[in-house]
Amino acid sequence: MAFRSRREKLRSILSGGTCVRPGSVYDAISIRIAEDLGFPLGMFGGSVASLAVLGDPDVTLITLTELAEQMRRMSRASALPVLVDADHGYGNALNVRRTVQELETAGAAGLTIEDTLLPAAFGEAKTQLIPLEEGVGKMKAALDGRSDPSLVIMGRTGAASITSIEDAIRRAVAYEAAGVDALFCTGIKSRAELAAIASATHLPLVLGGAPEELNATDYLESQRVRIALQGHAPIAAATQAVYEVQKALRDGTAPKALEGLPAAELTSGVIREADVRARSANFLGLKK
Ligand SMILES: O=C([O-])CC(=O)C(=O)O
Ligand SMILES: [Mg+2]
Repeated sequence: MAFRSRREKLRSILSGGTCVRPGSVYDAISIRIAEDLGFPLGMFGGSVASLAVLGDPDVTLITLTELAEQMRRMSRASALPVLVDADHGYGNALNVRRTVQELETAGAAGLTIEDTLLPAAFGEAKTQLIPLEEGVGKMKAALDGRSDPSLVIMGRTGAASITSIEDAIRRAVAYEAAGVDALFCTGIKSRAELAAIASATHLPLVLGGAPEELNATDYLESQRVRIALQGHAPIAAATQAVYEVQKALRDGTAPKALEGLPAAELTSGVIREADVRARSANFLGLKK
């Protein structure tokens, strides 16, 4: 299978002894830049998917089809392994199974399924969780939906900051027992909380946003954290760059006088110009 080596790279990160920081990717350009800079892994967050595809905040308006299509575009553009935030799996456990099938064929190296109640319930300002039993059903359905056994399925819970650390541990233990490949925890607030989850479980851990005291890579490694996210600054920086250039043009700056444009080599690398030239020579009878 064409995507297997990407999945095996993610598996070797999870089974290794180091903690990696993935590049935040959301489209064909951002994944190629992350790959060229040497990131070992891309993280495709639900928030950046919503932003890149819809221009919307992270409120679960994006559809599975849109998410999978964006993943497919990235898989075509780059061989960088990508971990996809598949939110709640776009419905109940049966939808979760379908979500896994779609993201597998779209080339994801791994995906996370979380136990958050999504979309948000009527009249509820605070994030809620689905019952643990329903979460376990979703993890089992996710595993059942995979046809390439190398696809990585992660169970994710944000219980630490929604209910309690004890609930987060119960959920992590139950998802581990259901057979997921790794546990993705968000909302962990301290070293004590991380140590409690690490000692109650055996699987590799992945951390979402974490406070200052959880930044030291060697400490994270000692607690089996193999992937630690570092937010989604690239799409924020891209928004600022587009704003600056459009504003300058609107204000009358001549296109040649614009600041902040990429050097020719950067663009030529992103568009894989050398490859396209070689193909044009081989297939279109053009000069290299
Ligand atoms: O997965 C991540 O990077 C964090 C998250 O939930 C999102 O950005 O939607
Ligand atoms: Mg998300």
